[in-house]
Amino acid sequence: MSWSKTLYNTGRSIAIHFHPTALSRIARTQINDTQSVTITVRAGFTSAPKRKMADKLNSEERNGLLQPLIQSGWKVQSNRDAIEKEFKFKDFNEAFGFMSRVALLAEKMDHHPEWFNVYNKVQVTLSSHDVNGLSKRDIRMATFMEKLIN
Ligand SMILES: C[C@H](O)[C@H](O)[C@H]1CNC2=NC(N)=NC(=O)C2=N1
Repeated sequence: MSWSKTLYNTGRSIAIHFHPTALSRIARTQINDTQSVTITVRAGFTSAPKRKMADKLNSEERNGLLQPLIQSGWKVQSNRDAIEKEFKFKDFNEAFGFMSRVALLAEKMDHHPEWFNVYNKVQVTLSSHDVNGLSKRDIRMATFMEKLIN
């Protein structure tokens, strides 16, 4: 029986309890006064999902995924596993509009660019600090920036 079936078929109150240690979530469905069902879902709520070293681009991904960005003017830094590009806009308003849109994605991804803005220019460096190098998150963010300006 799926969750939603359980919820809709009973038409009774449903309580979801979070265990204090947040190790498990217990949903208790009161079907009637004499019958109850307890479902335990183990979903590892103890901490935010950990990003692994495996997240770092391997050489295959590096060749494939970086290629289109290099074509668009991104450069791999010589002293660091990071990519950079300078964006130039008509004026500050355009530059800041771009930064605002990127900022919304950055918050959603919990992945933030290093950047520097003067008037109509935005210098961007992308790298994943937790893996000390480039990850797919940087590819996604750079690709999003390209979509915004194109
Ligand atoms: C605590 C928080 O999840 C981390 O500090 C996030 C925030 N933004 C981030 N941004 C980038 N570029 N790399 C990270 O490793 C990173 N980690």
